[in-house]
Amino acid sequence: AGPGGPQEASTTPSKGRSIPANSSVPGATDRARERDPLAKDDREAKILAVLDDLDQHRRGTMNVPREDGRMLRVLAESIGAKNVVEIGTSNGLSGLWLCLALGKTGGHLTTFDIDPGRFELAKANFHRAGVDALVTQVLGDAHEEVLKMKDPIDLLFIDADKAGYLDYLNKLLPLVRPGGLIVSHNMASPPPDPEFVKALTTNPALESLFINMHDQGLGVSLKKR
Ligand SMILES: C[S@@+](CC[C@H](N)C(=O)[O-])C[C@H]1O[C@@H](n2cnc3c(N)ncnc32)[C@H](O)[C@@H]1O
Repeated sequence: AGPGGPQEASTTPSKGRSIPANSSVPGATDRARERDPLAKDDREAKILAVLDDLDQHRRGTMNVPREDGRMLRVLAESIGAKNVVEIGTSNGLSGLWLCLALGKTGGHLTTFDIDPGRFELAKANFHRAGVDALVTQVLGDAHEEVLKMKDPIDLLFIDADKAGYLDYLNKLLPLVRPGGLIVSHNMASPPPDPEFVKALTTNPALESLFINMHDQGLGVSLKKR
């Protein structure tokens, strides 16, 4: 994750009228991708209200851009994720996107952070979003703490110290279930560790692609069945 912030919407004339243009997807419009998620029920509305608030007060929390958060939710919900592991909680913003899915899948998030201040911020945010019961927070160095994980993982989201991604992958890939996903943040910016990219793209057990590369970049890797 990184500083984030709203994207500039450029305007290009088309058939005599102006429409917002998406710079990276020819023919697409920003209108669709920037439309706010719609709450299906009260539980979603409560989480989305906290996400809106956090989006307006991003300061030093290095959160994923909104589009990446939405993608995390879509991925987690579509694979019916029960066990989601996140490396890098910060103030809980990406965790809340995941909780939108976990509220539907009956799943659980275990999220790691080394920073006590951000750990407490996340705790407060999970509480006010009403998702405490869906989340286990672990305070400590994730390089050590993940070694205690034993259960199969449906979705692993890596968004902590960039030089540590390969170590997290090496330690947790054996736990990711066949058909599970590894989602890696900052695959475009800041530049990722080439060894980590190599590990994602040269392992025949993985199908990896990289999306939202116009922004900070999100790696999505399927552990093949
Ligand atoms: C980019 S932020 C995470 C942003 C969060 N995923 C979001 O989008 O809301 C990275 C976080 O990783 C944490 N971190 C850095 N090194 C760590 C480590 N060795 N173990 C656990 N957490 C670590 C930092 O304290 C920071 O809060």
